[in-house]
Amino acid sequence: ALACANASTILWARNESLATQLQEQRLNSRYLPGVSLPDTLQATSLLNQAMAHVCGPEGGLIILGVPVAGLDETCRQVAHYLAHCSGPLPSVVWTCKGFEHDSGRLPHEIAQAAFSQGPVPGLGVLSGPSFAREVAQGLPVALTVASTTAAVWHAAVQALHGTAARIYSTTDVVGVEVGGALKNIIAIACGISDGLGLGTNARAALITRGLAEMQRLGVALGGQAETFSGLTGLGDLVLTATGDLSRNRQVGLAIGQGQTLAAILADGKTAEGVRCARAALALGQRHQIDLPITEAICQVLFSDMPPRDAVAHLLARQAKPENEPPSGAFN
Ligand SMILES: NC(=O)c1ccc[n+]([C@@H]2O[C@H](COP(=O)([O-])OP(=O)(O)OC[C@H]3O[C@@H](n4cnc5c(N)ncnc54)[C@H](O)[C@@H]3O)[C@@H](O)[C@H]2O)c1
Ligand SMILES: O=P(O)(O)OC[C@H](O)CO
Repeated sequence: ALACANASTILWARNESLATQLQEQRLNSRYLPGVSLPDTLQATSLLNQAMAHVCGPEGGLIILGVPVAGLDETCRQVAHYLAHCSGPLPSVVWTCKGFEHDSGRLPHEIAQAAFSQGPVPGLGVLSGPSFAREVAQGLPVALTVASTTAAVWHAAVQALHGTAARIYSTTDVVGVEVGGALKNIIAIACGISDGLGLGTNARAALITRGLAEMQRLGVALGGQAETFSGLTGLGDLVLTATGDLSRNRQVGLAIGQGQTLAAILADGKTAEGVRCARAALALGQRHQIDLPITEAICQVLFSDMPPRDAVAHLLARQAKPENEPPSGAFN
């Protein structure tokens, strides 16, 4: 999308043969089959070459499009080259959505730690409802960049805003990141529900109560309540829970149709909701936040609970007011 908008763009792929295919054939057969890439896009497997592109006198924007599991390592590699930048430091944003599976860290906590030893660039997260395939096709998309550094908003808006993309900004990094992490888990739940044939009422209930779950956890972790009704909360939740391009929804659909998790994940596709559901539940327990849908998903994914038992368990929970009581976080 950047290269189509005539921004000078270089894509770093760690896999050399993929970088060669991108550069020479203008194709990405593994990740975006059928999409023809613009001639203006450069590609390389050499990070020093990509970093030279954004370390010149004009600075630039680095978008880290790796899963949460690769963010720490990727930030540390980038940090190494930033130390040799001759121009202004480029801004760094990431697209990943999830919690680190063992520590429960949010992406901004991973990035801050990884960049703490050298020059610290402006950091932020780019999130919102955005299937990569549709973005690559040039279809309209609205995203939010969250950062406490205004230079990061400006860099993201300058590079991405206009033509097909509309870019909003916020300082609520935690709210944006928790929305991105939780929507993947709820999308698995909606996929399971649809795979079981439980109907559109059930799906709407899961989306709505999933949003309540997301907001409870997000506010407890320091996010702002209103962020969860925005693009990176409700917007991305609706997309991922209902759009069949979602890999998280696809995992749920396959489980609902009787496949095992091991068989579903054998294709190697990234489904961040699977990777971070246990970390989300642990965070909820640590902050005394009730996450019943996340808990049900963990039972189905990791404890062999039959999906229909999980549904029965959710329905049998004690009746309660729909909205949070003002004082109690735990209900
Ligand atoms: N694909 C989408 O539609 C989309 C849209 C918005 C946000 N996201 C989020 O962005 C993140 C990346 O998603 P994706 O679909 O591009 O993932 P992906 O699994 O397709 O991987 C993207 C790239 O990261 C590389 N990578 C994977 N693990 C790595 C590691 N440990 N170190 C370095 N590189 C690594 C892969 O080789 C690949 O080139 C995820 O958290 C996802 O939730 C994805
Ligand atoms: O394919 P998914 O489920 O990882 O979703 C992709 C994006 O996060 C949608 O905004």
